[in-house]
Amino acid sequence: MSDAPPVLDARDLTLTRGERAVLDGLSLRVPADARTLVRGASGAGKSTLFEVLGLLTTPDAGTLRVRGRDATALSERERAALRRDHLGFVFQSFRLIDDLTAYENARVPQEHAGAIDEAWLDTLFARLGVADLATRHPPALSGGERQRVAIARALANRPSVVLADEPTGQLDPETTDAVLSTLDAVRDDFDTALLVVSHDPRLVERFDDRYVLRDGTIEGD
Ligand SMILES: Nc1ncnc2c1ncn2[C@@H]1O[C@H](COP(=O)(O)OP(=O)(O)OP(=O)(O)O)[C@@H](O)[C@H]1O
Repeated sequence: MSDAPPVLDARDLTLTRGERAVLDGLSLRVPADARTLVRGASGAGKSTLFEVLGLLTTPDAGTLRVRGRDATALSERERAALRRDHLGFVFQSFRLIDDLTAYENARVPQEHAGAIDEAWLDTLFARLGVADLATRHPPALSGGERQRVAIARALANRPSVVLADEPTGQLDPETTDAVLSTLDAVRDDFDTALLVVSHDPRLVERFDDRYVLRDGTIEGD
């Protein structure tokens, strides 16, 4: 265990969508060295939780600290800066830009931050096994290759935590294994915590900290 403050510390989050309390007093702590899995049935609110923890959606109530800083007390501009500096995202369907090469996709967060570091991108592409694919566009990549490019993009600004939404949802068992090994490397080699939300039961044994999302709250698995 490290002494650093948790990368994410959510307390009593609530969020209502339509008539339903999708988050209903949910609390979750993700330590700096964590590999955390949140499972839940379809419709349980996993994507909603991903968006809230990623500072992409504001909860109705509750507090969320990122590296000790209360994100709920910030302006939208300050929240965007906190997101850019500390959070990396792997979205459910990757959300790569087809008109850009793999490398250009991964460089986008650095451009937003105004801090290009091509040596770091080269390191990521080599470590993730996609260096040879850097000049290809996403439509010319397999699902697993796109996933790795998405992971490189998530790591581009050396975040404190990578958030991944259903990272294996569309992958066959072999590619799933390769992607999970890559995600293991995220934590072990890049000093970045990892939080995955997924319904995929194949993931369970790979994670140290496991939770189940049900009825708007979370409990240990
Ligand atoms: N804009 C919205 N208006 C009303 N209800 C919504 C809205 N967005 C989501 N919901 C509802 O909130 C609940 C949680 O949705 P969410 O997408 O977070 O679930 P999930 O666990 O990620 O599901 P899945 O595994 O099927 O992707 C669902 O019941 C969904 O119908």
